[in-house]
Amino acid sequence: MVVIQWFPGHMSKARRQVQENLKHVDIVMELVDARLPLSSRNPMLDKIIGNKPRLVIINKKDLADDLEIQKWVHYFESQGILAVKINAKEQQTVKKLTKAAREVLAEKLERASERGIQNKAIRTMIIGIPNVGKSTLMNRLAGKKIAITGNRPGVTRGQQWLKTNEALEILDTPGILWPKFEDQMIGLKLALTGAIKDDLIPKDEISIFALDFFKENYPSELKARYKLSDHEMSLSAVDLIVLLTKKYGFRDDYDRFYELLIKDIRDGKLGLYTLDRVSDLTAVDEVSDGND
Ligand SMILES: Nc1nc2c(ncn2[C@@H]2O[C@H](COP(=O)(O)OP(=O)(O)OP(=O)(O)O)[C@@H](O)[C@H]2O)c(=O)[nH]1
Repeated sequence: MVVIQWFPGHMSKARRQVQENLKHVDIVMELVDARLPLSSRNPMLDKIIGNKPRLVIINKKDLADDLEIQKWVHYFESQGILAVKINAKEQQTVKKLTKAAREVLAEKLERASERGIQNKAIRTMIIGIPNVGKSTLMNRLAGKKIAITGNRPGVTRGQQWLKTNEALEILDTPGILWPKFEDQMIGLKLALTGAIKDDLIPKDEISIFALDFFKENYPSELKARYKLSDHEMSLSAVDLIVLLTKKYGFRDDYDRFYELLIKDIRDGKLGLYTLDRVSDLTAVDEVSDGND
């Protein structure tokens, strides 16, 4: 496994910007990937947002295993966090998120109306790791295409509010926090879904992980896609790679098979899947904090 760098300088800048913006919002929308509801979170977020109301949005549900996502919704619920699953490209997302944000803020909104304060629009900001769908969601919520720059280094400008057609306003600058992948398993999962750059983790390691994972969790999809016999299914991941590279006529060009396998999985050719499993939580548990 290669050593992956964690950029503390960028991270603390991102953190400062998120904290600054936090003052202006009623609720934070934390966007995670439905294939990685835990690994696509930044563990520092808890500390950054403190007790600010939060909604977890499990995005890309159309690519993930619904049964597993449901377990994650319950998991978040057990942590006192409301989580909703969405496909950021869908129209009904606007209604769904407005309703969920209202639910999280119900008590606060009730108190305001008791005091005769008119229900103002709920102000929110979207936070998530790169590629999790922040821009797609913001475009959907705003109902139009907008240029979103995020908190990348060097980008500073005044905030603007994007109005949805519902009672929700979104800060036009999403918070981008990097995933934390010092943990090998998290790195492999992020790499397999394409959440991190392709050259960060060797493709052979990603492929071995992927074959082992699908053999254990989605064997029939793997068997069907590569037309494997029962005997072939019992081979080790490395032996399967050798076999399939030959089967595809790639001779001993294993890289070609790695690319094919990874692309197949990203394109959903092995079906809908979720790499983080609630059942593994005792081992993973809450990813430890302490990075700054
Ligand atoms: N299938 C599917 N694809 C999605 C969904 N949401 C976003 N995407 C795709 O995911 C990719 C990344 O989406 P973006 O909206 O650019 O993600 P981002 O978080 O803004 O990414 P950065 O700008 O890198 O921070 C794009 O190819 C989107 O089309 C979804 O719900 N389902």
